[in-house]
Amino acid sequence: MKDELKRRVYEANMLLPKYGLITFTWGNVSEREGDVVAIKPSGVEYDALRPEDIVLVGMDGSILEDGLNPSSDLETHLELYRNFEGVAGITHTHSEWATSWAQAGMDIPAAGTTHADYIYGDVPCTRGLTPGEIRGAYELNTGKVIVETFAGLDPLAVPCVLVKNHGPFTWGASAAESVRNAVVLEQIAKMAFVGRTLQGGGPERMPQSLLDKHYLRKHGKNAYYGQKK
Ligand SMILES: O=C(CO)[C@@H](O)[C@H](O)COP(=O)(O)O
Repeated sequence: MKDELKRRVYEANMLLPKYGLITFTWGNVSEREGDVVAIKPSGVEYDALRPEDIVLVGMDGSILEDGLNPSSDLETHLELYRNFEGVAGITHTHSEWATSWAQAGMDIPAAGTTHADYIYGDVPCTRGLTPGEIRGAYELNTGKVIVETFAGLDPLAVPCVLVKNHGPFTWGASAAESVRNAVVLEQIAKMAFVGRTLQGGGPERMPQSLLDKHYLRKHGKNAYYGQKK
């Protein structure tokens, strides 16, 4: 079980450089299986990463095996696993376009069908962390601010967030799906920026009917439209 989980998480992490989502050791991917979370080790270059380097931790953050240290973002991943039912994979990157919107503290408007095929509504940006939250358990507080941002939103319908002054986190039913959502987020972040430039301030949001049609067609009639269950 653990070797298969480690291999899945290793392969998902290796998709980040493949899709150009990271530079150096930035970013990390994890996957939850029951009460065990497998996550990228901290500070390891992707071209040096091996499946056996993936770190196994409990949901309380305890390290389950001797080896490397888990990603410094572990507590953010764990807080999302604790609060977002149905999420079993999480990706964090510093991908250029999504991180630029996060640094600007701006939501990415749902402006086109590419967005609507994967994300039901705007991509929210969190508030900035307070000085106390920054001085304290920064990574845990980052997770708490993300959960706070999703009050009234269904994280299964909006599988991504921008953390202000930091960068994107995406999630899904597996590590691989969370990476796919990170690729989508980076693409729509770029297209939304270009659209805003072309429109001189836009992009305008797409019609709700078109957002419904595209999201519903891809996710089925039982899709929850951005509202908590
Ligand atoms: O967001 C950050 C640092 O700002 C981290 O995600 C690093 O980019 C990667 O840290 P490790 O996973 O290697 O600890």
